[in-house]
Amino acid sequence: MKINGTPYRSVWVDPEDGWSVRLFDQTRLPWSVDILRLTNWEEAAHAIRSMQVRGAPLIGAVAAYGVALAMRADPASLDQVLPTLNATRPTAINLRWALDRQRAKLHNLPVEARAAAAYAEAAAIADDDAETCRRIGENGLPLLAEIAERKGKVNVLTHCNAGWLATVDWGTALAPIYMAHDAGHDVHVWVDETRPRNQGAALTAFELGAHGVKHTVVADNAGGHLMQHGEVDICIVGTDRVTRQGDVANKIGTYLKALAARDNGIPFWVALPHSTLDWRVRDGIAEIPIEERDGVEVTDLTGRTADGRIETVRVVAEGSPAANPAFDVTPARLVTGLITERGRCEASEAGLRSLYPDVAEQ
Ligand SMILES: CSC[C@H]1O[C@H](OP(=O)(O)O)[C@H](O)[C@@H]1O
Repeated sequence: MKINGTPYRSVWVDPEDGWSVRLFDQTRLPWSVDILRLTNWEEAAHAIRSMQVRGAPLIGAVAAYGVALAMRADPASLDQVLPTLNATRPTAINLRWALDRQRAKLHNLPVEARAAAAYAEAAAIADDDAETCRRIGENGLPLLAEIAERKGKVNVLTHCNAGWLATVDWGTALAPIYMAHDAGHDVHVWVDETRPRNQGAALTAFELGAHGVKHTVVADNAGGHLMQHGEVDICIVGTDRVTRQGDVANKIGTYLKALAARDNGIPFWVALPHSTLDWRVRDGIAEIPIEERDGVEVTDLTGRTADGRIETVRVVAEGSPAANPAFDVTPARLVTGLITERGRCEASEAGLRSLYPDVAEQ
């Protein structure tokens, strides 16, 4: 996608040296477009853990490049690096998926062949993700086009950031929105700010603004009211893990939006690539590990002052503790359907098997 007219992916190998890894520091967006240069796998692990890079497919791709950096430095370190990278964040299954691909590619290779193979596999993962997300856009587009053609415009509500900054390119939930906009449909997006990290207010709004898509940032708690008053035609969100029965782990607050959508008869769609499917898990609420992040992300808020300084302030009474579960699980019964690179299906094992017969048997 483009920033100031220049096309970018969200992660890439530096063309100057052919081995260091470049990516946007998403903790600095939207106030500053800072491009980081990773030179070792520990920096990749830190980038994921600190959420300099975030988004399920993107953290998988960055972890894959982290393995490549590790193999360049010490090709005998594979068994040490894989579990450490996998432990950087527990909920998004894409991390395990990408690291499993690197393990399968590398573990039987002679150590002298591992670096080149790891870079090639990381590039393949990145290319796969970009193309997969483009197809998700194509498969989600008809949902928006039908409403826009019937009503003259379409109002979409989305939660968190599932745009190109959460993937290698295009995004998942935002891909159909970009395609509908580019096709000339009158699209407007309600952007949940998405406390406490404000991925919506900071990242989704930044992306949509850069692409010229009409949008309005709203408090997380406004969504139900908008739905009650006919302001939302459809909800589309991303996900960090979908179970074999169609339960959906996503950013905290997603479940509440799904409840409000169901209560108001509004379609609630979830967009995902194959790398976000976890066939080993059936009951998402019981089995998906939910990341508990530091409470300081709730008590403190970072923003830009009137004179342009980036400052962090405390917004919670001194001495009050804060809890910070980073994800929740929306049961399949509240999901209208899944938008994937292979088409759309109901959020159920039968629906997923219809699109992924190969994955189901693994
Ligand atoms: C396209 S998946 C994006 C998914 O990941 C986000 O979580 P985080 O920002 O903490 O990495 C959020 O759950 C998004 O829906």
